[in-house]
Amino acid sequence: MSATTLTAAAPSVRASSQGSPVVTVRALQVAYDTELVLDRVDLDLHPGEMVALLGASGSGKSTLMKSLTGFAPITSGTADVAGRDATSASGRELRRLRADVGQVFQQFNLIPRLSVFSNVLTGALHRAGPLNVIGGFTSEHRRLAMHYLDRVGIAHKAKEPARSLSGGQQQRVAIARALMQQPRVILADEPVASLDPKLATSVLELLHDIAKGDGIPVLVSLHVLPLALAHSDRIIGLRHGEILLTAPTAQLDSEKLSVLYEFEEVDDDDHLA
Ligand SMILES: Nc1ncnc2c1ncn2[C@@H]1O[C@H](COP(=O)(O)OP(=O)(O)OP(=O)(O)O)[C@@H](O)[C@H]1O
Repeated sequence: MSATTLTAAAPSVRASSQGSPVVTVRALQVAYDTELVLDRVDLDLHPGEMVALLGASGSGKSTLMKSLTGFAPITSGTADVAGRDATSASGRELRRLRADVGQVFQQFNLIPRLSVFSNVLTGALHRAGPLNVIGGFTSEHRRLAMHYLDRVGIAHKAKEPARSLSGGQQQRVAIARALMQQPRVILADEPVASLDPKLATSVLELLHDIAKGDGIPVLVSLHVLPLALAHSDRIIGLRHGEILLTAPTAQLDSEKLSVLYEFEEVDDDDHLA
């Protein structure tokens, strides 16, 4: 693999962020059997910033996110997530690391028959030990669930079954569930790929507001360049498993980003819609 860093910004350069990084990745390498999927990846995520992760299909975006929660076969390098070592954590340490990471997915992953409120409550299970689960949710859990439903603007739907909500509303519930973990960082893997442009915009605005307002760094993988340009502080571009560019979003445009998709079978226009 070969990669050229097109943009001057080093991985540690911050945009609108403050404080020490919550996530620090250095020289990360991931391989499935003999296939090298990520190589020499450096990444910092600071409190307050929303970072868009771009790259053609198969460039390694999901794998990078998985490597931060111990779900990818890391072969070398370091990955510190909120003070825990994602390359070696196991058992209780790994559970704590995963509790520190709120995750949002394309398909929302809600339990359809459960109420919106109950779905959000399940976010507390990441931090609850087995005894707490048996004992049920506390009044503080319930207060927090309503607080986060309010935070994502959907408290009025608390009693509805999750299946009755629109896609955009379901993604808001999934974000509230992630907040229920009281995460140190949020990883959102193509969170708007199933939503129409208007809903996609509102969900990305919410994630950006959480990054800025709550100080929780958000790493979001996206396929649509204008959405990334409109809703991030910094962009990291992967190509064939390596970081090809990293820069404050204000320094980038669709033309500069198109290099990420050159020589791919997918039509560049797919990313401009
Ligand atoms: N469990 C796995 N076993 C073997 N190879 C895998 C596995 N998961 C991912 N890969 C390979 O790793 C590479 C990167 O995949 P990854 O899903 O991280 O890419 P991506 O950029 O997220 O793609 P997309 O945009 O299509 O979701 C691909 O070549 C893929 O086939």
